[in-house]
Amino acid sequence: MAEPLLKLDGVATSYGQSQVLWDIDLDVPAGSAVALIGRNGVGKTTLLKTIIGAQRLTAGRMTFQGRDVSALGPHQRARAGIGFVPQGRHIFPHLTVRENLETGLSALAGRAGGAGAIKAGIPDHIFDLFPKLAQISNRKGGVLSGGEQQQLAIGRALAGQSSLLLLDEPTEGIQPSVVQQIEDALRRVRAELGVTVLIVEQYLDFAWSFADSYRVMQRGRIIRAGSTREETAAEVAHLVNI
Ligand SMILES: Nc1ncnc2c1ncn2[C@@H]1O[C@H](COP(=O)(O)OP(=O)(O)OP(=O)(O)O)[C@@H](O)[C@H]1O
Repeated sequence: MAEPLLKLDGVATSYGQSQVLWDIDLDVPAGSAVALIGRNGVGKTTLLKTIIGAQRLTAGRMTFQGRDVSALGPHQRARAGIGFVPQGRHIFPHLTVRENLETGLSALAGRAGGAGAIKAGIPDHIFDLFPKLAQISNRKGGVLSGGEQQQLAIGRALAGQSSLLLLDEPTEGIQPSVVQQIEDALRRVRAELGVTVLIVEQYLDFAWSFADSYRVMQRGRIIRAGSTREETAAEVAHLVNI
């Protein structure tokens, strides 16, 4: 079998003395979409932070594209192609939409062909995916709606030419009509850009509609994994709902 794009073996992490993740094994195959689900506080966000390098591994090993990246910091992992859309989106409020997107280009610095790509600016496919961003490119990030900010945060992560996109609760606080637009855009990100997606999502209908497989977290561990095509969300919901 082909090596997964992302692979975690026995990964743990702590906040100071307080251990939050234990013995995480996770394979994310290239081209797949994996949903990470679980109740509040079980460690989903911490797992994403560990993957992007914002949290140090205290045990285990992480490989990305077959290379051991366990010891690399966040900038190096971003440069390797790991893009992150944080919970709450973290748009720069005083920068315009265009300037926010340009900050995503920094992940290209130091990559082969990176200087040319930075000079070329924001790739057209980002505006093809999110036409709204082109219309509001001079507007300040702070005045955008939740849905516009989410599109901007995804566009910014894609500007760094990520091959893996991590999203932390992209549907949170977004109206249903916009959730559908985001799902459509993420489908195109997979199909047209070949980007692999790992998504933390509380909204199970969205997770099931979008992802191929799921992992359930409980108290800092992955306790169950399966296919969203072979099981229904209802069969798993008791592990996730409070
Ligand atoms: N910066 C931090 N310092 C110390 N403890 C933290 C920190 N961030 C999170 N925690 C703790 O780590 C545990 C896991 O939190 P985490 O945010 O990863 O969970 P989550 O599953 O993403 O929850 P939610 O759905 O509420 O975002 C919780 O007990 C939380 O209180």
